[in-house]
Amino acid sequence: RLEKMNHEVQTSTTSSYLFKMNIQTRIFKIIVIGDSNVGKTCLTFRFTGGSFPDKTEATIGVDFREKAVEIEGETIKVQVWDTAGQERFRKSMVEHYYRNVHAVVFVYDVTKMASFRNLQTWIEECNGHRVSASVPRVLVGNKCDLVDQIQVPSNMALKFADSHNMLLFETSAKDPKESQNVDSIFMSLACRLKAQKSLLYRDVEREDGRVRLTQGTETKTNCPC
Ligand SMILES: Nc1nc2c(ncn2[C@@H]2O[C@H](COP(=O)(O)OP(=O)(O)OP(=O)(O)O)[C@@H](O)[C@H]2O)c(=O)[nH]1
Ligand SMILES: [Mg+2]
Repeated sequence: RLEKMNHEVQTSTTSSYLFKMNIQTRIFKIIVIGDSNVGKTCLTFRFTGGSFPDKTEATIGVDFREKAVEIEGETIKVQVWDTAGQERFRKSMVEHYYRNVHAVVFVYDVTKMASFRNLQTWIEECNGHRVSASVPRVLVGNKCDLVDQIQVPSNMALKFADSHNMLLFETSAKDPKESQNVDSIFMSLACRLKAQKSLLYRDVEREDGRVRLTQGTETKTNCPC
């Protein structure tokens, strides 16, 4: 796609084309990882579709969902990779999950201690796939609406999150009152990524009458999140 755009720009002499290139949409790839049944599909659906799905089935391989968000006047495409928790449905896909990932969301179910204990394994898998330490990671405890079934105390989750340098979000994909909290999981990551560096070609320079694309590394600090 970039090659095609490059060609278009090279054959164009109008300044409007340059303007278009400068505002091309950047894409942030965020993967959602965790045990089967913790609510990864419901969380990603809540963020991208704005509602709780009536019915879900175990994810096979990966489902992609996208949402365009605006941060400081820039439209950014958040591409959410909703991965399968069941080993048999993820085996052949694992390499693809971690390739060029920009951020990782680890999910556990607050009503199921085993899903919290298994986080260590998910983190090890992530580290084993050469995901850089600079890739932001967050921890999400889901199903907080089931208040009388909670097994994972907040202070335990917070301690774990702190020890792995992650932010903790306790939320519910089901409870509509929590929808803003679900949005903030992905928005806070998008803000951090935008502030970190340009993740896609963004600067256009003219050189000898031709247009050259360069990868920017500019840092911004005035993020609203
Ligand atoms: N009460 C409650 N139930 C939820 C919540 N989120 C998901 N569920 C339910 O939990 C079950 C599993 O949800 P999914 O989103 O399919 O789980 P998953 O993590 O994607 O599972 P895999 O695709 O197998 O990895 C479904 O029956 C959902 O309705 C929540 O916040 N609260
Ligand atoms: Mg799923």
